[in-house]
Amino acid sequence: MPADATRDVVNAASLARDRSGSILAQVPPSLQDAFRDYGRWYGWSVVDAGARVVLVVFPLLQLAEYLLDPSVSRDAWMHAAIRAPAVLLALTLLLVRHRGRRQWHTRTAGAGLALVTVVSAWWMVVYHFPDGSGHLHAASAALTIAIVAVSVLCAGGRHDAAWVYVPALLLAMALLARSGQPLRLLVDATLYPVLAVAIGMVIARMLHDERVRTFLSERQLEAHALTDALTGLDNRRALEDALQGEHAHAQRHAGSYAVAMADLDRFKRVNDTYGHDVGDEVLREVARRMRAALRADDRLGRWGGEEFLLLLRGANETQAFETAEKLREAIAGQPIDTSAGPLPVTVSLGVAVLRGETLPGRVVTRSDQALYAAKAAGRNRTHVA
Ligand SMILES: Nc1nc2c(ncn2[C@@H]2O[C@H](COP(=O)(O)OP(=O)(O)OP(=O)(O)O)[C@@H](O)[C@H]2O)c(=O)[nH]1
Repeated sequence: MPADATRDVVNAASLARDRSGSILAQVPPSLQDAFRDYGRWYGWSVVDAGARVVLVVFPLLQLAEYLLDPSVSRDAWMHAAIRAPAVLLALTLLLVRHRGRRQWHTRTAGAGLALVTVVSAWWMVVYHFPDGSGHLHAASAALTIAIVAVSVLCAGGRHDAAWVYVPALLLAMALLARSGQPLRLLVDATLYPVLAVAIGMVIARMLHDERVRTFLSERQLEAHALTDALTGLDNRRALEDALQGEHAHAQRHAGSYAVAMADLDRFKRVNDTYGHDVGDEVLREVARRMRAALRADDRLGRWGGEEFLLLLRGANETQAFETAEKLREAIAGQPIDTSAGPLPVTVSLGVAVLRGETLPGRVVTRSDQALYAAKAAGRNRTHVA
């Protein structure tokens, strides 16, 4: 995860706790692409659940009707015809998903499933309205509509739901009104499906909030696992991952990269004289100054203790040396303000550029050797391996 996205995750979570006591249902801009991907995956799993419900409920209703009245009447055929499109679409969606064809658009899948389900549910109500049993079918349709409402809302949101449910409702009401039955029966037949959509919307809203919360807390755990708690920079694990990535990239593209290892000079004295807390203040300020001196895409992290590692994509020796010197000057140029007063602090740096090594660890070892040469030569300087 890029450093600014990491900060956004941590900030979003703490901000949310400050304001509402729970994680804010809002995703920071730097994470919105990742959230959209996550949403597509999540939407698919809800559409999958909706499809399973249709696949179980509709055939079961058909079977129950047959068991109650085994004479295969015109109604039975009509019911089968009304339910078939939803069952076929649900089956197709499940097959597509289980064959791993994820390229199906989640919103289209959700809206398509909701549309065929809601049309068949209303069709059943309209079909039976004249014989006075429309309200019974409306009640059984309501359950399916509620569950599929959840899937369309999770996959596409309120906008898609309005396009699926409102025209179907208006058309069904117009057809029911034309039948000339009393208003009481009209209300009876439409009440449950309308309530079902309302319930579906509430459940979908809860699932949406839950999705944001889960996404943010997963990113937060990831961010914590890769961030140094004291300085807020990348930790060693994040740096090792970045080094592996950079090394692979350089090998694929016949490119290069440079590593600079920076180590505070005589830092033990700061700890011994002023205490560990003042030492920590120094480390934090050193990290802040170094980060501020670098470009956004330069990678800087805490390698361990009082050692920092800088990773520069595509840099040659001269460029890496100049950047390392910029860091050294940013520290040595001005004493660091601490609770024990201003302390002069310096760093030594060792620079190494990729020289055909097969492992990134070897480049780091050479930068370490250059660092020890800089220390041996008197500290507060940069050496190139
Ligand atoms: N305050 C603080 N000190 C740390 C931390 N991690 C490592 N140190 C200290 O860093 C110091 C490193 O000391 P040394 O390795 O002897 O090196 P140095 O005193 O900086 O001397 P040279 O590297 O030779 O210039 C030790 O005192 C460690 O305790 C930390 O997180 N906080």
